[in-house]
Amino acid sequence: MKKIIIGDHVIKSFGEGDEKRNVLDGVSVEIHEGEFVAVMGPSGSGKSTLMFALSGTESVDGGKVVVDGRDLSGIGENELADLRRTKMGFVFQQPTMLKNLNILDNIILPAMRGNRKNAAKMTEKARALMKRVGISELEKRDITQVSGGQLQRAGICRALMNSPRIIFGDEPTGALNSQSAQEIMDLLSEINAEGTAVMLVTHDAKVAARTERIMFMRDGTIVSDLKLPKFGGTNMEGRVEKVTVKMREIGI
Ligand SMILES: Nc1ncnc2c1ncn2[C@@H]1O[C@H](COP(=O)(O)OP(=O)(O)OP(=O)(O)O)[C@@H](O)[C@H]1O
Repeated sequence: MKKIIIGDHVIKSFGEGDEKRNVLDGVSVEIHEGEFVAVMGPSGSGKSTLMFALSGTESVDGGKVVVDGRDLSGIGENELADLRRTKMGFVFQQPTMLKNLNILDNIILPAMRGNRKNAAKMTEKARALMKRVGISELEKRDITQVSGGQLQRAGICRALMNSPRIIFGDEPTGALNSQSAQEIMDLLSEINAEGTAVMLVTHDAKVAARTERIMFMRDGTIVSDLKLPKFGGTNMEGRVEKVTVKMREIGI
């Protein structure tokens, strides 16, 4: 299957002089089209930094990152912004949305990038996505007038506006109660089943167990790559057990 993201001996360091250390210490990883991946590891092991490096959010200090066949080293700022906008969607623990805009506009605006010409098309797309995730009735609401789960659904709509090839999620269920977290995972699984690759950073074994591949990080490297069959709605307990056994092995 085609590789949507390649990280080849990626190095990322922070700090200067004696304080300098590699937060990513030569990480090599390939994410394939339509894959559903989780990244786990102790706090500070480099999970978010890996996601930022693979998505071109952060530049790297060594090795290379290739997105959809395009090597990010030497790519111009505008091209990188276009690549990120058209190929990738981002979902965070707390969706960062603007307080002075309603939910619908918060979903539409980043995808428009100031181009008012396609506003009608974008509005139509946003409404279709909102309907799909069950928040149609919230379009005029302010972001302070919805629940955490509803806001995260809006965040997912926003991430899907340009039909990305991959969704990156940094703890997308981290701020939700278990029922809402479950619903968000159902939604991400559906999106993945339609062919969009999904890569999630998570501390939650139940979240990771919904995916088909769990990469475990420690000290800036991937120390284990656990494969699971695609989740078909059964044997959740067995899957969680496999993940927790590995977590114990790694010392998480
Ligand atoms: N911009 C930065 N400047 C300096 N150090 C940083 C920066 N970003 C991350 N780090 C450091 O890099 C290390 C890895 O951070 P990262 O956020 O990738 O870890 P993580 O595994 O996602 O952790 P957590 O599970 O706590 O979110 C940490 O020690 C962090 O302090």
